[in-house]
Amino acid sequence: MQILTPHVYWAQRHGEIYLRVELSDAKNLDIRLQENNTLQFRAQGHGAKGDNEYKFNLEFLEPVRPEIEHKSTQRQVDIKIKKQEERWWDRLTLQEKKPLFLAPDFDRWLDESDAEMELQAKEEKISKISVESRVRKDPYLGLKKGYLFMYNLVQFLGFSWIFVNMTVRLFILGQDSFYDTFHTTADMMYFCQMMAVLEVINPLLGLVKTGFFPAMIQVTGRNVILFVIFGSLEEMQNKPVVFFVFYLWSTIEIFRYPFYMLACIGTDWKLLTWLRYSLWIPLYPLGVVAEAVAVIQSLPIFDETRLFSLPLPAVLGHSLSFSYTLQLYLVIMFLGLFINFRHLYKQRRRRYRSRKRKVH
Ligand SMILES: CCCCCCCCCCCCC/C=C/C(=O)SCCNC(=O)CCNC(=O)[C@H](O)C(C)(C)COP(=O)(O)OP(=O)(O)OC[C@H]1O[C@@H](n2cnc3c(N)ncnc32)[C@H](O)[C@@H]1OP(=O)(O)O
Repeated sequence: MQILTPHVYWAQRHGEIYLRVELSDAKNLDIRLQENNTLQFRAQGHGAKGDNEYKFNLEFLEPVRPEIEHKSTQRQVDIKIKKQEERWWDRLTLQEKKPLFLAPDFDRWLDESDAEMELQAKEEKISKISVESRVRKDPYLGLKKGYLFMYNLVQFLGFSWIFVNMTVRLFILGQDSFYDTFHTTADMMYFCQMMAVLEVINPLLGLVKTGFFPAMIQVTGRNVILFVIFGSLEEMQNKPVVFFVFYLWSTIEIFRYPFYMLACIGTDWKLLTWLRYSLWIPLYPLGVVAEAVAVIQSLPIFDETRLFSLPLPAVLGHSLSFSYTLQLYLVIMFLGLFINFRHLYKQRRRRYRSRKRKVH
């Protein structure tokens, strides 16, 4: 009996190799992995050259696992081999020149990005099932969602009121509106920012997946500006910087809270999601710069009024001005900006995982 080579078709996924050997009614199959990472195939069957013994060897590009699954049908032999490491191969064999008997299996063929998408879809399906099973177990889920929805709604209404009020006043009064932003909107801002303390408590109670520290930095950072700089210094209250700080805060929040509201009812509006995960890129640095300006403007006022100054023993002088604490705070502010910027960048990437298409 002559020994011949069958036609072999191949395709891959990140973790597996699929081979289809064109051999019908194959018998006496001998498929094994040799020590040099070479698959040895030998069988009798009906191939391109009729009934014969067919064999081939394939030395793989990268290590594969020794367990080989195979199934012989009336039409073909299907072989599945697991890769040692889950990664995309540039080709099947170690030798660069493709053996003549080997060709892509276009029924199974996917390029890397399509295979990634397939993998991701599988992972998403699994995580959805696990979330659903967890969800079913939580008897207070409705209550939690209801509370979060109401919280987000109240914040949305509060910040919308501030935003609309400031915008209308800006259109009617122009730059003059800058000077009394505080007197017209501070009460609502106090209310919203006091409520925002719940954003630090919510992750602690496990109600949302937000990190505790980013929320803490955000809420503390804003409340220092609102209550300590603007709230306690009347001299600051009619400065234009109040306008910029309040406008930047409210611009992001009129998108962030409705995004959360939709998340509570399991809905996603693409444009809103994009705005939630993109607007912070210009707004956050601008917000921190506006806050830094407010802090810097307040330094001479604290020096003059001695408000919150720390009494010192007579030998060390009269008292330590609060402006020193604020100068230290200025440094912490930019550190806080860095931490939250990184956090928001990660959240954005999590949402929009980029997939590079590679050509083979
Ligand atoms: C230790 C303290 C030190 C203090 C030091 C202070 C230093 C201060 C320096 C910094 C100063 C900052 C001052 C602020 C300035 C400004 O705000 S400028 C204007 C622009 N600002 C922004 O863009 C920031 C807006 N804020 C935020 O985005 C958040 O507050 C955040 C905490 C910074 C990040 O949000 P996070 O919740 O982590 O991300 P998300 O992806 O949105 O949410 C994660 C998941 O959780 C769900 N979720 C979160 N909250 C809710 C909610 N209220 N209701 C329902 N669901 C919620 C959300 O849906 C996500 O779920 P999944 O989609 O399923 O993942």
